[in-house]
Amino acid sequence: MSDKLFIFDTTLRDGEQSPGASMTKEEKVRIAKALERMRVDVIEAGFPIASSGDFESVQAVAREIKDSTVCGLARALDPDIDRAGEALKPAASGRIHTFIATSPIHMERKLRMSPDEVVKQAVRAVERARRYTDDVEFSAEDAGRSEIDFLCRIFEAVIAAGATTINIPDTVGYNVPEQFGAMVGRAIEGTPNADKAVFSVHCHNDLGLAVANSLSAVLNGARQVECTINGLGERAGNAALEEVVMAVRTRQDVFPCETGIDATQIVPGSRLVAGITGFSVQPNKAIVGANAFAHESGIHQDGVLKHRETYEIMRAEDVGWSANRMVLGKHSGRNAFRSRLQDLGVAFASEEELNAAFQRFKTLADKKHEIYDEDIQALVTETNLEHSVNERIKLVSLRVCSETGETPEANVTLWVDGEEKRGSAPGGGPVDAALKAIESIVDSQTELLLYSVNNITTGTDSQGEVTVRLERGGRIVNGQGADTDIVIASAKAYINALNKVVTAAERGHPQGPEL
Ligand SMILES: CC(=O)SCCNC(=O)CCNC(=O)[C@H](O)C(C)(C)COP(=O)(O)OP(=O)(O)OC[C@H]1O[C@@H](n2cnc3c(N)ncnc32)[C@H](O)[C@@H]1OP(=O)(O)O
Ligand SMILES: CC(C)C(=O)C(=O)O
Ligand SMILES: [Mg+2]
Repeated sequence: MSDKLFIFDTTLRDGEQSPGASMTKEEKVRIAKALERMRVDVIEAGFPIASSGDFESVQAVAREIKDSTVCGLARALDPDIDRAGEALKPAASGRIHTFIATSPIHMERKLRMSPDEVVKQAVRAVERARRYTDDVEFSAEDAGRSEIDFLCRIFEAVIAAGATTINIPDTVGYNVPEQFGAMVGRAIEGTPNADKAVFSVHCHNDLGLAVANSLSAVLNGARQVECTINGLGERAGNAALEEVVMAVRTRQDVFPCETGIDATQIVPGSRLVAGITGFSVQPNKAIVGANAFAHESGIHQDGVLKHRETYEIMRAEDVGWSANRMVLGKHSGRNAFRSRLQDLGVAFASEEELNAAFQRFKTLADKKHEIYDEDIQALVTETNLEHSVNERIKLVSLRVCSETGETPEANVTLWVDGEEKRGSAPGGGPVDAALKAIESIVDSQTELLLYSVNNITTGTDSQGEVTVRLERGGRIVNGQGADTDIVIASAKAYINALNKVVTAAERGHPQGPEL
């Protein structure tokens, strides 16, 4: 019988360490629920000592998630561990993940501790974590540049102290597959009582080798892989969950283990994470990129039509793309729409949310001949966003005049706290004019850090999906909007971000902040 390969998702912790990818508590809970539907074994929800927001997010995820283990990260320090233990109290199944660096460079230059002190502190941390839970993971940070004998020594000590998972991170993405796999194999062989723990890996993608290194480790005995949706994470990111899962599943002739992942939830999960973080997925990204199952060239199309496996090693439907070619358009009804959402693995919290999405679908169908899966996912994201933020500002109408040789001019009407307000402004281009017209009304005092437009599908009637990132008082929020008119999509994204800024500020001022 094949072994179980545990999937430990760290999108909400290491993924959030991507500059600009910070998420609100509500967004983290939504992603955690998607991960639970995907049947991820462990969800690392955050680093509770990092901030009260992170503590509350881990606590909220711990409260909501029943079928996956919820994990909190802690340095090998008593206050970190106590904070993680506290945040995880509501969890049906909670894990404390404690770590300390073991490479010479980190011990000498960063921690300024001797190897003996590091072992002592690691043991103390694991023992303390065991006061809160039987499920304790220990990570040797920068294991990829650590000495193997020292790793075996510290692993033996923390297993004796009660660690049940031993993680070997390639923290700086320095390793190459053959060498990393051999290292993991040697660590397992050289650690007394290694059979009392699950060995895990956590690979970074600095050389583009995170997935390859993780898979090589699996071939050498690792039975947990730490990864993130879309490969999000510190610097160049972590191993991509979707790639690890599908490699193991597709090459069962190579891997002696199986994951428990429901792969049909992968594409919806990927879309959700991309929408919330504003980190869009490149079209040629394996598994979840828009082109991952698309065939453009004639010889390939001919082959696929004759026999799909000539050019496809996986089925699009197996990872959550809709294989159903039933066209959705303006004549489609609620049942077809609901059924397509089910195929796409999209769940709504209420009938009201479904109806809101259906209304958006009908409006879009009036403008666009054919509605693709990506369009539906975009409008679902928009519906969810509307329900998750307090909408004090709403777009009523937008008119932009743009003519060769003339300065574009925008006129906008907004509802602000139930009152209709109008504004106008010139701009460097139509989008600039539209955003300035909005600002002429709200004067938000925010700074625009990022503006990006993504074509959701092909064709000139495609929807543009816009992400904007705003900063006010050190708080950074992302806003998204989609429309067949990219100026309107931009205004929607900007207003979505402004509502988040307001919602965030309201937490500090219950009467509502000035706009
Ligand atoms: C590889 C990784 O991904 S590790 C996780 C990285 N993630 C993060 O750092 C995000 C959250 N971090 C934070 O919010 C902050 O860094 C905090 C709250 C954890 C700590 O903040 P501060 O107390 O201000 O410390 P600061 O970040 O400046 O420095 C880190 C300190 O922790 C020490 N440290 C680092 N790792 C560990 C560890 N695993 N165990 C014990 N101490 C550690 C460092 O040596 C340094 O100690 P020093 O202040 O005595 O020099
Ligand atoms: C905290 C650890 C596991 C980490 O993120 C790393 O080493 O990259
Ligand atoms: Mg990491």
